[in-house]
Amino acid sequence: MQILQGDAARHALSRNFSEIPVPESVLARNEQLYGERLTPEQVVERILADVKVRGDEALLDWTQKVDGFRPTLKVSDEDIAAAEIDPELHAAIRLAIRRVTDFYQKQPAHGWIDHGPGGALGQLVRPLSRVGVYVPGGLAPLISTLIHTAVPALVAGVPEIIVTTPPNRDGQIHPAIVVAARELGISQVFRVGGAQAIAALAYGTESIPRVDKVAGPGNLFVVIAKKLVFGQVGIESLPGPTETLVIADDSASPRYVAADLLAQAEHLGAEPVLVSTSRQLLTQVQAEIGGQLEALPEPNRSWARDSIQSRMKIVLASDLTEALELSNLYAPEHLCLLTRDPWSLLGGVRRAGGVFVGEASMEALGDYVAGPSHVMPTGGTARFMSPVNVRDFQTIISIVGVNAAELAQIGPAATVLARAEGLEAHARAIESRLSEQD
Ligand SMILES: NC(=O)c1ccc[n+]([C@@H]2O[C@H](COP(=O)([O-])OP(=O)(O)OC[C@H]3O[C@@H](n4cnc5c(N)ncnc54)[C@H](O)[C@@H]3O)[C@@H](O)[C@H]2O)c1
Ligand SMILES: N[C@H](CO)Cc1c[nH]c[nH+]1
Ligand SMILES: [Zn+2]
Repeated sequence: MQILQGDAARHALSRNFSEIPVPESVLARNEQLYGERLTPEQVVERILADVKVRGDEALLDWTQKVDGFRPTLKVSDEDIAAAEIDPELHAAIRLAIRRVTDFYQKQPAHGWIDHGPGGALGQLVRPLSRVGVYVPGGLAPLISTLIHTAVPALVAGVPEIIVTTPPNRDGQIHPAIVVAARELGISQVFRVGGAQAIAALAYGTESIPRVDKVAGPGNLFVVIAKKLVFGQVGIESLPGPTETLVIADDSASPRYVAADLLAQAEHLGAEPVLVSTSRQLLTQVQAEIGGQLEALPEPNRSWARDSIQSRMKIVLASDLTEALELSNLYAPEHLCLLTRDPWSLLGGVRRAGGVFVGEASMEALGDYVAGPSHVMPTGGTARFMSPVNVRDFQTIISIVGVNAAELAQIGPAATVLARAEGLEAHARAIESRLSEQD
């Protein structure tokens, strides 16, 4: 694989925000499904328009066309109550819920009201009323993603959460997703995925209630649908196909670096990036990836191979300062620091969804039980977006409660600004109270 350096590396790691790259395999599948090479955006526009008008019928038709079956949309209360899984998996789900909850309970998320001599000013914080959580399930049933999206919403105080996730080939949702929902106290779970699920949450259908905000990651169809429904509903961010940038120096273990890159490469459409100050390490990691890839079972091997062959980037940096500069330019979802002194690099990190510091903090651990939500901004959106967190599920209401004495002090300046804007009624509204005080 080509080793990039300097300007070539900078160019390869710069993002083009005007268009989301569409893999050839997606266009080929669209040709099969729709008889023409529609872009995902064209497909999503059709789906959104159809679900808006035809509701549940459109959900079922699109699921039939894309996923190959017509599911019963709602998981019944009986099915939620009866879902059973292996006790070890059940315990792991409980541990993940506990650790993610503990993490978000530490996030400052309260309002404030400052009562001073001039009256009161402040910010009220209120939870959203109803939130939709999308749980990806096209290739892998992402049980953990339900936990990592719903827990911050629950900590924020959201009283109603609606979950949608694509069912598997039998038209069923993985029982562990149902058990996780039950553990979280969520009773509304729907068997529908892709853009049609996002449309249902945004517009509402006969079965699926319209929500205030849609959260959760997904493939290109999900990401584009969230982008297009924004405004009709809120969205937390645009977490799409995952990406991991590893910064490694000559002290790093090639085995660990390869393992961390492959762990994320096995997500569909993932982009693995390795930046190292050691040419020798780059060579060793490539050899390791080859060996570890062959040892993976199918279909994971094919998914990972596609990410490695189609999107992996390998960069030789002159020093760790340049490595960080390239990482900040790329703004990765995950930044993994596998260097001699990883904590010393933290001060130079400007843009990333999450930073994984040192050998024991591999990103795969963060996917499950470390604590912070694994739902993080991708595609370079870490420049302006954050991982899912409590604030995503709250609104802030500003409070103005100044008293008459304060009004007398600051009112005249407001009338000056109002008249400078040509807004006479504004100025008179203020003056009407000022004159009463004379
Ligand atoms: N950034 C994050 O925080 C984060 C977290 C978890 C997962 N992810 C990403 O989520 C993604 C999950 O993808 P997935 O595909 O496995 O599951 P998914 O649930 O996101 O998408 C599957 C659905 O996409 C729709 N779809 C697929 N092909 C289509 C087509 N040609 N036309 C119309 N609709 C189509 C179908 O309805 C299908 O049910 C991965 O890329 C993974 O990296 C990201
Ligand atoms: N690494 C993915 C994107 O952050 C999330 C995930 C869920 N399950 C396993 N991994
Ligand atoms: Zn993962």
